[in-house]
Amino acid sequence: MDDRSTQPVPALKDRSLLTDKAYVAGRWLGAVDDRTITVTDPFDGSVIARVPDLGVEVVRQAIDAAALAQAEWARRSAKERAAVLRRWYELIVENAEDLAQILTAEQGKPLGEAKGEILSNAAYLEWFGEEAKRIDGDIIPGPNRNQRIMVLKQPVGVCAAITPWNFPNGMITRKAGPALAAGCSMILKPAAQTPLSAFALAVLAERAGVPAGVFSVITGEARPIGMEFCHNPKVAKITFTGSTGVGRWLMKEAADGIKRLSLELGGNAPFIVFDDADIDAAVEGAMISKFRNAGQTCVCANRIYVQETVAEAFTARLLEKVSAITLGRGTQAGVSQGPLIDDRAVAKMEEHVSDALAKGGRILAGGKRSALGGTFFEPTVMSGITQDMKVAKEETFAPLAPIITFRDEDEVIAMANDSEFGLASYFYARDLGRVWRVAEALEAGMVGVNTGMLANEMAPFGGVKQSGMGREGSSYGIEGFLELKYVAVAGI
Ligand SMILES: NC(=O)C1=CN([C@@H]2O[C@H](COP(=O)(O)OP(=O)(O)OC[C@H]3O[C@@H](n4cnc5c(N)ncnc54)[C@H](O)[C@@H]3O)[C@@H](O)[C@H]2O)C=CC1
Ligand SMILES: O=C(O)[C@H](O)CS(=O)(=O)O
Repeated sequence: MDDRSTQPVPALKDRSLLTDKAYVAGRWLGAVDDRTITVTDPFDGSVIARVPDLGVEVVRQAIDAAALAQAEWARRSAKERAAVLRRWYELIVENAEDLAQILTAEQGKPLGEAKGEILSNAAYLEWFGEEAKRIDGDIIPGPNRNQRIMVLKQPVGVCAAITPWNFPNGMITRKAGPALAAGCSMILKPAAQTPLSAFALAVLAERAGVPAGVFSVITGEARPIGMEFCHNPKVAKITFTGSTGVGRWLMKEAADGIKRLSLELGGNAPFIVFDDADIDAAVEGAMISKFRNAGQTCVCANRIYVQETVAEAFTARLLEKVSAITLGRGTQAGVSQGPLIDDRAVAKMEEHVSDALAKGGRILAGGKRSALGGTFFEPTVMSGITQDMKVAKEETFAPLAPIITFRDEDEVIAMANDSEFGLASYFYARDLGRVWRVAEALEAGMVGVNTGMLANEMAPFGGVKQSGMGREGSSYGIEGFLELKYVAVAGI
């Protein structure tokens, strides 16, 4: 059952969370000269808000305020910073229902997924608040009896964050957590498609006691803001989640000032099912990894490799699960797939399907736009996929499950690693030797063994090759917001 019933902008318990104002240095800013950016509901293209299209002058004001506020914020004790982050976390959890309604209204994902994103990523605030108290240095024996070596860890300073539309809430707390825990301040530019979630988080940050200037949210044209982030000498670090193309542009522009960079970029995850896998578990993992957020995640299974001897059984069970996916508005009960974010996303999906068909691929399920219209696309499974097809070379970022069969380990490792990307990878197997061999051989920052879900606040999330640099989550995740200072103490 696919549902196209219409619904007004959600009724919230706390209407003050839904604001169309940017948050700059503790002040709520409306549009200037009526310059705005329109926010639409991807379900039907209806306008849900107009947010300020702020110019570079305001960005500079936010950066100046962030620099001033950061000095005082860093002087606070780790326990004080931890308490504020903990409170922000608690407020997000208390308001998760409303935050999910706002998120689904602007991004389209089912409410359950929205709430899951919010809660699982709020945990980064809790986790890094605790990590603030563990930012230890070192005392190292000196080169002679009269000297000692000290190593201090200090915050890098003002951080600029740029986040994508596919996780409009989670990608923000995942960055703000370690940054503020380390004693940094942050100016955030959210995606133009999904700013309301960012504003709502700022409302709660203010309530939690995050000082004015420590966390600002600005909306406006991406490139000029990006240029200001990259060239303003007060910005010490840029943390970005989004496409590899934009990540590459940021690296080039930030090179002039030798900015610190954390980049979570595109992926092309292989998902491998070996003949000794638990097939039911592999199907469950493929459903999560492929179809979460309508396939619009950087860690989605982009290529599904199945060993020849189990291909028929795996494919049959996958098709059963895919047939149960229900498309519709994310706020409707029972809906498990929302619309794609925009027409560009639909066009890329159609391009990958048609290219695969032209090169010998076969459609087993879906394969066309949904009867719901708009940017809805049927969840699609294809077989007969080969490495030369676009779907194997490029990130689809849509609900397309391409099945490629293989004979043995060596063949599938070579195919899996044949990509410039290296973010997530997955495989299902139960032989201990195979688990070690394949986990070590895959060229990826993350390997899911018998699981299709990787992200949590305790794990180092990130990629290799052209999928980025740095890690988010785990105790590794705070290092990118700290600088080491070596202090040589002599005359002892
Ligand atoms: N690694 C990851 O976690 C993610 C990767 N992606 C990748 O991004 C692509 C689609 O997502 P999009 O949001 O369209 O990616 P995108 O890279 O175009 O946009 C991401 C963010 O960067 C901003 N941006 C774009 N150009 C900019 C510039 N010149 N200066 C400053 N900011 C700029 C956008 O406004 C948005 O806030 C997909 O190919 C996907 O692979 C998207 C989301 C997450
Ligand atoms: O940006 C993304 O796609 C997310 O990082 C995916 S996850 O971390 O929520 O799995």
